[in-house]
Amino acid sequence: MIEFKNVSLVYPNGHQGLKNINLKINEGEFVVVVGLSGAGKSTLIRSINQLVKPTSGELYFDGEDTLKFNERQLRKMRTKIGMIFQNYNLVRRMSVLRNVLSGVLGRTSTLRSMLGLFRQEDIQLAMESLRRVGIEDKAYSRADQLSGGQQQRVSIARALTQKPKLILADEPVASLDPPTSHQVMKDLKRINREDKLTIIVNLHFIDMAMEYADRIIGMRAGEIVFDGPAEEVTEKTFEEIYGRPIKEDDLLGGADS
Ligand SMILES: Nc1ncnc2c1ncn2[C@@H]1O[C@H](COP(=O)(O)OP(=O)(O)OP(=O)(O)O)[C@@H](O)[C@H]1O
Repeated sequence: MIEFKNVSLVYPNGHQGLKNINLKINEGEFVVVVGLSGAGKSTLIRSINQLVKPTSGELYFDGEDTLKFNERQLRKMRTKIGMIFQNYNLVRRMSVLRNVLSGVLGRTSTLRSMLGLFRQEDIQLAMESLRRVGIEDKAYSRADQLSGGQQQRVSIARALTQKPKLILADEPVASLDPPTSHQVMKDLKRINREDKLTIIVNLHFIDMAMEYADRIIGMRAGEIVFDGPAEEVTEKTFEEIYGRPIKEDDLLGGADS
């Protein structure tokens, strides 16, 4: 469903964020991207929905080269891609339900959304999405009254309400404590399994990557230096990806299984 062909990205200051990436991601995969800070994980993920735009190569989403898209085509593509950020990106003063309903904006007219007139079926879908991440009882709370883990679940519910073909999660657990991080990763994994939804997650803890990934992509200095099934990954693989021995800080800990 996604294919990078010789994709490079040079930032305006001349820094090369991606170097000649060749990568295929198939429908239904749960892929974890790992690498040291600055390795290019966010750049890789964000180039898929063009929050950052590659400067050369071809990048296919469902068979179309998205680097040739105009604004309208880009907007349409983004409605099919749910995005989860480290800092949740919720509208803090709005209710949880209203935040989740912003996931349907791609399918709702501007007037309806300005007036807050959502269709009954969309409200049901939003409530169902909240139920799937275990926080339907929070629907009418203000977003900023929730804990970090609950806010991240709201952002997962918002992504689900988009009815996406793909979810990109950029360091979704970096602000959470170990038990909550495991819960959020379990939610993502369950959704991947139940909906056969393709999910790509950036993580910097190697134990989390090994526990949840089907496939691990290792990045260093803008290049893919490892790509393989999680079962094949050992400490040595990580040492090669990181270019140094593994340290305790590279592990989140708190594995509950
Ligand atoms: N807008 C930008 N302009 C210039 N350089 C940038 C820009 N955004 C990122 N970079 C640089 O590109 C490199 C890759 O950044 P990226 O955020 O993709 O790394 P990362 O692996 O996700 O690391 P982290 O976990 O720290 O976010 C880094 O050296 C970063 O400083």
